[in-house]
Amino acid sequence: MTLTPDLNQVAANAWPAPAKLNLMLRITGRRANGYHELQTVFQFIDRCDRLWFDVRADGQVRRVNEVVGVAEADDLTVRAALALQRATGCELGADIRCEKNLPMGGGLGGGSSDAATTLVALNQLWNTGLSENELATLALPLGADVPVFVRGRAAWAEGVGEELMPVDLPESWFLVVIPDCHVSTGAVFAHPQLTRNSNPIKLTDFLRGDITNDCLSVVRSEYPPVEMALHWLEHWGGGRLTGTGACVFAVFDDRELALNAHQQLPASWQGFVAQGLNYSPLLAKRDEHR
Ligand SMILES: C[C@](O)(CO)[C@H](O)COP(=O)(O)OP(=O)(O)OC[C@H]1O[C@@H](n2ccc(N)nc2=O)[C@H](O)[C@@H]1O
Ligand SMILES: Nc1ncnc2c1ncn2[C@@H]1O[C@H](COP(=O)(O)OP(=O)(O)OP(=O)(O)O)[C@@H](O)[C@H]1O
Repeated sequence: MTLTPDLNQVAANAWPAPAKLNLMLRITGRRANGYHELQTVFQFIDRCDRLWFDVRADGQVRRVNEVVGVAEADDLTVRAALALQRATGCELGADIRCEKNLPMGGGLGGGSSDAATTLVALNQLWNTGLSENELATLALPLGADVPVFVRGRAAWAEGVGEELMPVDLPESWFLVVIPDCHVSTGAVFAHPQLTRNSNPIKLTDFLRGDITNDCLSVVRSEYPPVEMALHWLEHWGGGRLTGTGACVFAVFDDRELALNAHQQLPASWQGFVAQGLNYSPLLAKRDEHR
């Protein structure tokens, strides 16, 4: 499709907020504050929300479009912008527009990614000059997944997801299936039957094929649409859960195979094909502004 010049301009001004997949997830303990110690592997995919920022001189931070189910004051983009203002004393504000392409409560980290893109974009547009480490520190209280999106590198993660070691993984193709339900991350972590005492593994164990997700058994028993999607993905080598779900995915060596599987998805189901990325597209956008 050829874009008109105006639409090209809109696209060029957009800041990407990619989704992530958790390629495995082990829960190895629980902290005194109730948060769980994890081991996980994050990889980005080329499916993104898009955000636009207009700097305001009056210091106000506003979300200028409707996001169904998310009040403006609760929106992670607004909360991220306010956190950056507070941390830096910046007197500028912003109008934020967010095009949501990623399902909410899907385990794809859309809200977290929107928050990270806001931190990185406004740090450039407001000239607040925070380092990547400072932005990652600001990111964690917004959500356990926000730091990896700020750093923009596929990673082996420990702690609650903030101890990140960059990794280079095959940039495979994925069919992501979006079951017709929302999974609450808090509810899964609070579930009495959740496995919380897995023994820690090493990156090499994951690379040799240990791809367990400890949330899987709770989520598949509590959410029948997730169980149905996993059952269907058995035709395609088996499905995995990302984060606490609800999305599940299968891995393919090339795009054609993934597209072929997508075509056979039952008509009433939703899903998409995407490629794994070791570098978030947010990094390239940030570097255009340096
Ligand atoms: C499951 C993952 O998506 C894996 O990447 C993340 O660990 C969850 O990250 P997130 O969606 O940013 O989650 P947060 O908004 O920080 O946490 C939501 C709720 O899940 C629980 N929670 C979350 C992360 C964690 N390591 N332990 C927890 O127990 C807490 O009750 C928390 O109140
Ligand atoms: N900009 C935003 N986009 C999406 N959700 C937002 C946003 N701001 C706040 N939220 C809230 O965050 C919740 C989680 O959204 P998100 O899309 O990150 O879930 P998720 O994909 O399950 O994430 P994770 O894998 O990190 O648990 C939503 O249900 C919503 O209430």
